[in-house]
Amino acid sequence: MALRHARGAEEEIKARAQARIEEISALPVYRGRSVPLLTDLYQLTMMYGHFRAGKHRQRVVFDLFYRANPCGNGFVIAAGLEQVVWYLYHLRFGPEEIAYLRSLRQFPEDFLTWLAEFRFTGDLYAVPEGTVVFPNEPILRFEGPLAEVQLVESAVLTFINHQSLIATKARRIVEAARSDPRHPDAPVLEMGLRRAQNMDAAVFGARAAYIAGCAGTSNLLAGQSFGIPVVGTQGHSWIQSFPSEIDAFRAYADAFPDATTLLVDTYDVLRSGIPNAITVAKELEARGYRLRAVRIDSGDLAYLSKRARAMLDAAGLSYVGIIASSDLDERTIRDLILQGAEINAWGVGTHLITSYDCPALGGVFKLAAKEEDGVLQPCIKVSENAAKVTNPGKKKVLRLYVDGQASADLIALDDEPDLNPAEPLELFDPVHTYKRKVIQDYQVEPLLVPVFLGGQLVYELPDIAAIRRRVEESLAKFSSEVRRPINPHIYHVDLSLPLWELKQRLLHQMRPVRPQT
Ligand SMILES: Nc1ncnc2c1ncn2[C@@H]1O[C@H](COP(=O)(O)OP(=O)(O)OP(=O)(O)O)[C@@H](O)[C@H]1O
Ligand SMILES: O=P(O)(O)OC[C@H]1O[C@H](OP(=O)(O)OP(=O)(O)O)[C@H](O)[C@@H]1O
Ligand SMILES: O=C(O)c1cccnc1
Repeated sequence: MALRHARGAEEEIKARAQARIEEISALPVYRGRSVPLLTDLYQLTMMYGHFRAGKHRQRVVFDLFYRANPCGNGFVIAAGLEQVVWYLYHLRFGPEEIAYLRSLRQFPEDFLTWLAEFRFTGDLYAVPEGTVVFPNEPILRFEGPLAEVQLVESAVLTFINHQSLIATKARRIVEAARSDPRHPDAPVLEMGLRRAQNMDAAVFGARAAYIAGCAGTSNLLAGQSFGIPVVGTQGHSWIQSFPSEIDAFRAYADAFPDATTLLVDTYDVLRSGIPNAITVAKELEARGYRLRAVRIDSGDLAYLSKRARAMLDAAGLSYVGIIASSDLDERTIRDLILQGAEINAWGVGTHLITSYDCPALGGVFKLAAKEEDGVLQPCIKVSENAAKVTNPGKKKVLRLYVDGQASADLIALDDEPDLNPAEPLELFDPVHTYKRKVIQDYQVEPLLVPVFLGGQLVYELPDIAAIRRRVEESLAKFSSEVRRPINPHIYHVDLSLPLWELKQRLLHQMRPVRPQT
């Protein structure tokens, strides 16, 4: 009876997960279809090599992780899993893709016939989107037939690397905006579409930015696709297209009397833009409306915003907000706040959507175990650079909390017994092993959750509001030292003793000490 109940619950989870991914696949940005050729040629040649050698079904485990935090940050916000799920769920080689591969004259027919039947049949465990993650810990863990897992490397990396990078950069900007004690709720508005490296970077970048805490986007396709609030003011061309600035302001206020923000820097912010905005605000008041804000897009934003604030206040318009834009990033925003700038909202484009000063997250996809004689055997990748030696074996990631605060993450072998938080646990730095600490009465959060099991989707993708909440909740559990934007405290990501010992053993096996010749 209990078994039947459990089966029923499992089927229900699968049905809900599938209904959700079908809904997501209908979005214009996902284009509802499979993209099997979004991969590097070498994945296909390796796949064929495995197929030819009869190794394509060999069971393997791959980890996706990154080695260094971007932008000098102390953490990364994991993002992009929804895109990974969409990709794996639809992964098929259709007639057009097979015909293209045939045209390359590198792949024989028996392989192409096999490809036509290809499906992802493996397991995927992943850290949910919006979770704070750290170097070296698996964010995604794949287990399945070698040929399948090898194929997905490139596409999965592009989704996770891009969205996690933009979410992290956007979070730095959001934290900067929230550092203003006078305007702690000042929203960041993402306006980067025109500066993004093309369409997917713009749309999925807007998604990542919203996940990280931006309040809205100017990008309508992102708004429609993901339910992100859309925001907007007007461009300089609008102002220039009228005989005078005040004509332009009046025309906009007529069109949108209850949602007007006026761009005040086309000619002269203090001599023309703000006085004209005050005139139009008074005209709106006479009609029972309120001017929402002015936007300053050039010049000394500290000086201009303070003067503009004073002029608006003197005119009895303290409710009118000031939006700043103009090549802003987290550093400029913090500096403007220090200068006492009077800014209620920040419009940020180029630096956010391109992650201008740290343009790539170096997530990698590494083999951690392979089946031999029916048993998964751990593998290691050795490197001259100690930081690049991989962690072997099928692993789990545990976040350990003491008094509700994240104290350390522990990477352990998946089959290690559960920790007993009532007993003291000694943690040690995997490189400087003399650095140790003991924790007790801690709470354990396993970070990897099942997403696909045997090729079946078992994870109901959360909506974007839930992912945004997860960012806030996840970050709130870290100390301000880990969260600070410059020289943050290095959060401990430790290895369990069995994993550490396994790593040392494999290292010595792969690099035995030989007498010098
Ligand atoms: N008070 C300030 N302190 C520090 N940085 C500022 C301040 N005011 C503006 N900035 C930043 O300085 C840079 C100014 O850029 P730039 O020299 O292109 O001038 P601009 O005023 O935007 O001119 P343009 O008319 O070409 O748009 C922008 O990145 C802006 O965010
Ligand atoms: O400065 P960013 O952070 O990249 O933010 C986006 C920029 O895009 C617009 O400028 P643009 O000159 O392209 O158009 P506009 O004439 O409408 O201002 C806008 O005015 C912002 O300055
Ligand atoms: O609505 C805006 O103000 C906007 C939109 C895109 C780029 N810059 C500004």
